[in-house]
Amino acid sequence: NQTPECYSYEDCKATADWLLSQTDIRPLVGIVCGSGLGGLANMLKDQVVFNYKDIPNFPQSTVHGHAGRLVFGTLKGRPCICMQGRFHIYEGYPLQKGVYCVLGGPSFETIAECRMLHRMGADAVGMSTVHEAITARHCGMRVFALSLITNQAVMDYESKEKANHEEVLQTGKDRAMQLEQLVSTIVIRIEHSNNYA
Ligand SMILES: O=P(O)(O)O[C@H]1O[C@H](CO)[C@@H](O)[C@H]1O
Ligand SMILES: Nc1nc2[nH]cnc2c(=O)[nH]1
Repeated sequence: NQTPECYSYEDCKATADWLLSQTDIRPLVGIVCGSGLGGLANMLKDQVVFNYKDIPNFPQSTVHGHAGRLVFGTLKGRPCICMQGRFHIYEGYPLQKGVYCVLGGPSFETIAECRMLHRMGADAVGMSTVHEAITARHCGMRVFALSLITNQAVMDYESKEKANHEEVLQTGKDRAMQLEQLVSTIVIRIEHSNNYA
């Protein structure tokens, strides 16, 4: 069995760009259909269907009863996308999540600290965000936190790399447009869902 890969941002973008080029449908809602529930996708009208195996950088369904198809279409007139088949950790797929660990800063972690945090289950380390989230929750706000991963933690004593603020600023610059797009889209959707609450 081939071990499923972790997909990079560039891989996911290539997948998204490919899908966007294959259909004009721009889904408002995404539905992940589990065992026995793939029939929901058959309710979609004006379907555009892709087998997972034909989508670049896409995992494959291995579970009995999961068709392994991505179905675009409309449900009650609203553009939707259904995954006929999902992916599980038990299939060997890594969780697409990360544990963000916060330290006080302002210094970056030593190699020993990075190794320790990694062993403890941390995937990313920062010196902000958590404090803000805790304070905001304390004030009763709903919180959506977003962190740009700007640099690789240095784990190897032989490495010549060192975490540094210049790299952090450069990655921030490189991703600024995407972040601006993402955050403004999220803001629009928050207003939209509040209007309909
Ligand atoms: O400045 P922010 O956006 O918090 O981002 C990060 O950049 C600095 C480290 O390079 C730290 O301040 C860290 O929190
Ligand atoms: N603690 C910590 N915060 C960061 N913020 C941006 N990069 C880093 C990093 O490598 N470590």
